[in-house]
Amino acid sequence: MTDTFTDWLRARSEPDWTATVTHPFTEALFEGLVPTGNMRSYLVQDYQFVDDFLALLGSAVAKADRYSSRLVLSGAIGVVTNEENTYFQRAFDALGVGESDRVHPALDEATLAFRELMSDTNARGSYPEVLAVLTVAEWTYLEWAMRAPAAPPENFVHAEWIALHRNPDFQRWVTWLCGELDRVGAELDERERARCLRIFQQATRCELDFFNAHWKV
Ligand SMILES: Cc1ncc(C[n+]2csc(CCO)c2C)c(N)n1
Repeated sequence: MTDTFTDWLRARSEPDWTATVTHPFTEALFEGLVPTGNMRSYLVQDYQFVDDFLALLGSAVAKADRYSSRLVLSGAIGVVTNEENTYFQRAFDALGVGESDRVHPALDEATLAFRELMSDTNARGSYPEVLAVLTVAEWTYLEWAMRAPAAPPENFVHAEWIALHRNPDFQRWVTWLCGELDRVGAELDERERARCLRIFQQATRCELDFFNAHWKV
């Protein structure tokens, strides 16, 4: 087998993987055509998702098997807490999102399911399992964003959400994550690999459900 571990995980997560990275929500985003209500509910829920994601990154820092990995993972925490946070605040201002929806919105089912997967993996998962969830979250986002046409939509809420996920720094981070999961994946026995696959598939399903939840046509 010449495939890497991550290629194998991704291939075994079809058809959900392709359905996620080609989702109609993303196609509409490219044209600036996501209706305001959908964009608002998506970003309000996603802000809560990012909170859980940050906790999972912290878990990866704690569980990593080497200092050089902890350094890269800590760098990613800095990106989420700085650049992403200012985007959300500016987008919430533009979309008229009130204080309570920024701080403690009612979570919808797809957000809760993702939260449960992340907190279970945080509490009980191994380093490779934590990486599997992080990798799905970041790799799917890189893949849909790379499909965007060169010309950005006019509205900054749409344009910056694409730009956050299709820039060289983000690409390098995703390449590192995949390489890291390949590295630690090579040490796993068959049972551990199967557990990683199950988590990778669950996370991919969560990504698809998350887009679906905000794309009711
Ligand atoms: C449902 C959902 N899945 C994945 C991401 C991607 N993502 C999560 S945190 C973060 C910043 C870390 O570099 C990025 C890009 C998202 N926003 N929402």
